[in-house]
Amino acid sequence: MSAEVKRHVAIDLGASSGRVAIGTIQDGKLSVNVVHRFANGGVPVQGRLYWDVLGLWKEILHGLRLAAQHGHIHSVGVDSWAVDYALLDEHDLLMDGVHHYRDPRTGGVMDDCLNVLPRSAVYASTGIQFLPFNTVYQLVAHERQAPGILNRACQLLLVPDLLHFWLSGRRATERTNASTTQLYDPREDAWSAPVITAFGLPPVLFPDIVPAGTVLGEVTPAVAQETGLTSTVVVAPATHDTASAVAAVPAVGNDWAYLSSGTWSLVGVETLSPVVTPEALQYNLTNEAGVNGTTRLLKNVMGLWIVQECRRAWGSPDFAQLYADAEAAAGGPLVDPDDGRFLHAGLDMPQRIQAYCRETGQAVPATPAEITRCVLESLALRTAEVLLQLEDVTGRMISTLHVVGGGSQVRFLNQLLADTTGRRVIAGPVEATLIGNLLVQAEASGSIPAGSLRSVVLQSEALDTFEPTTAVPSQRLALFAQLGRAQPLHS
Ligand SMILES: C[C@H](O)[C@H](O)[C@@H](O)C(=O)CO
Repeated sequence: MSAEVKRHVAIDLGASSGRVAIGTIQDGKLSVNVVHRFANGGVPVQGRLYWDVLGLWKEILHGLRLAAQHGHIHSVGVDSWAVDYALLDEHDLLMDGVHHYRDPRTGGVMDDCLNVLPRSAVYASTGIQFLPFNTVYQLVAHERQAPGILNRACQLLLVPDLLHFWLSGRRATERTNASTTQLYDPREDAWSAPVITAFGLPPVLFPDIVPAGTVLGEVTPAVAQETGLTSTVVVAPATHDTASAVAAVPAVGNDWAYLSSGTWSLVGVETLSPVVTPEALQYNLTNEAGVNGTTRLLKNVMGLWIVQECRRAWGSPDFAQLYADAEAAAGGPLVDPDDGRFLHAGLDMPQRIQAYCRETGQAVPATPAEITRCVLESLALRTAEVLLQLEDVTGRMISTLHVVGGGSQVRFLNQLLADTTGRRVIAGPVEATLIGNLLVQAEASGSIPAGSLRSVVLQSEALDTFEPTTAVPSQRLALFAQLGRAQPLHS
């Protein structure tokens, strides 16, 4: 490799695993070398659910040590899931564990908050979908659990911001993730004073907001010593993993939507500005910040989490086999994947699906294959519904659905998506999050021309196309639309 080719390192933290990867650009193409993979997941303690941030930090240091052995690393940046945060005291010490957004502590909190400041006012200020685990409701829950903690805290840092602080010593919140908190006003590009005031949150907690691509500073001497990195800068990528994934969608034109498919199914389009209209509120669509001033107008659909949790209950059979068996199984029963009962962790996930089918008068899927098929068909139908909502609020016609992320490897789901939505599905890249993270760093460091992220992805990645073959009967769409939505996670 020639001396001037820069090495960038992406630290990509997902809900069930993390990766450290080196990216380099040569002849307009990105090469990715994953140097370290590790497991992640919730840690249950006394009825609460936490993330093991210290364990993640240890894995990150190990990954950086391995990366440093490949030669000089120009930059490093972290992305992760959204909404979760750490509180730091006046000595920069962690004041509590980092709670997992699936921690049941937020039960009922969102409804209480919306009695104080109505939905319409929260939405007008933030444009963010109502999800019970948004940072704002987690903070109110935290204060209820540990009265006074918010006033004792000096700083709130979202998970990637905490890791950037430990890497560089700089405290800041990167905008794409800040937007997911429901505490950020996209039109002002600032924390939302009305929301912060209404819920009694101390404004001093919230750090400066910086855009993706900001150079935060060099790695600290302690990190340099621990890892062998020298003169490496920490660059904030799009720290919300979904924003990184969307940045790497290999799309051209304007008639496409994306599905970032993994633990969550994030279904959306990219817009030039937030769409904060009564219709968007009615559909509970969210306006999260994207890279380079774009907006990610999308909806969270529960995603493959439901299958992951069932698989845990079934003793972790091979995923590929489970999906192959699902393809061969009889389909039929459907669930609303966004029913609130599917949000929380639990080894009774298969029984929750069966109970849903029983309650709605459908056949009850019995085997792992039948249950998995039920979830995949339901996810495809929910995706179809959301695409119609997106077309409705934007006035756009969506002819192509780009499926990126780990879930894009599930060929059976890709075909179901094509058939159910009636749209062409283009699958890949699988590593969209890592790629988006690396390309934002590359853009900030001058390794690629500004605004060329998607063309680099198109040059670098092989994609798979799935055309709609068997149209899904309209009765099936109607049946899905009529399913009981007794406990919606969001409406
Ligand atoms: C809570 C989820 O993490 C979040 O809404 C989703 O956007 C995500 O980050 C998936 O990784």
